[in-house]
Amino acid sequence: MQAPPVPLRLGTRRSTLAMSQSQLIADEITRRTGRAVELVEITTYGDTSREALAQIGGTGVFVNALREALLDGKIDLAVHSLKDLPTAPPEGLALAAVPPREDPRDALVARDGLGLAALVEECRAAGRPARVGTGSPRRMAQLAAWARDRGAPLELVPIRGNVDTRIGFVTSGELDGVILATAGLRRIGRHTEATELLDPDLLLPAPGQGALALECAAGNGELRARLGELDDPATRAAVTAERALLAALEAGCSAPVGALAVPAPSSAEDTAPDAVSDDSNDSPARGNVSELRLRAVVGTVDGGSQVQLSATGSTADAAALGRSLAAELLARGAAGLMGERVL
Ligand SMILES: NCc1[nH]cc(CCC(=O)O)c1CC(=O)O
Repeated sequence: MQAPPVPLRLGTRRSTLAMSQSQLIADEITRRTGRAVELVEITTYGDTSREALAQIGGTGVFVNALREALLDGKIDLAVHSLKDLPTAPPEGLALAAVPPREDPRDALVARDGLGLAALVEECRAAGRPARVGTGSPRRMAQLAAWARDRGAPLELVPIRGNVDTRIGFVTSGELDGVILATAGLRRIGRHTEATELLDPDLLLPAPGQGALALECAAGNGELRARLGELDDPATRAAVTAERALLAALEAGCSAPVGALAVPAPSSAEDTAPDAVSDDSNDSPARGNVSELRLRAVVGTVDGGSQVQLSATGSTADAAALGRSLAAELLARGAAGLMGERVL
């Protein structure tokens, strides 16, 4: 089909991260289709509010303005961080593509090149707790649980702000370290500043972390088809499982819920839900394309209690896998743990 000569309008937030990931996708669309793409800046409530994100309350504070611009026809497509997207499908819009996922892990950016364990031990020797910044209830819950388990002195300091601001707390010496998504660091070219990429056994990422979502008007069939070329079925299946779990827990993007789906190890024999085991084959390259292993955790922000489970299921019905693991978590008291979050 002949492409119209006008450039596609890609709506984006103004932050460095949003601009970087929008430009990456714009370049990819142009490379594949020859179609020019122009970035259109849209300001969102999440960009202007100085409130803690969790206090704004709703999910999707970053995405609503972009969605309105799509529905109003002011832009043709939007690129979102998938982990910021509410799980409810929006009226009139389509999730046209989920491109290949970046590294889903969280990263520690700490002073003096230190990893988490070394940082905590060094501070302990100095007779004080390590001060690590994160405003995410999910990260707080799991890091606090990790610290409790090993009797490690760790003080979690609630912070927010863009990547520059957050890394700035470490550079200034105000904090010993901060936690950020590795994917975000990579997309703005600052991944070399990470001092440890945290193993999902220690810190399960947010559902959808590291993945992008390309959204356009549901009625724009031609654009949907073109954008669909950027879709990665393996990533889409993984994030479908993670988000189905989040939806079934009735939790939002600021809830203390971690989840990660990866292709199941090829040797896996059992397909039934099981308790969490300590094998950690997270390499998609070695995985079985027909099965997914989904791990999830729900915990209190103080790290006092958490439920962590995993299950393996068919990639073809990733949503069912997410829903069944959510049911298992709820049966083990997950709802009560989420309700206890103190913000
Ligand atoms: N909560 C904000 C947000 N949304 C997406 C990313 C990073 C990129 C991604 O996960 O795809 C970040 C920053 C962070 O958590 O450090």
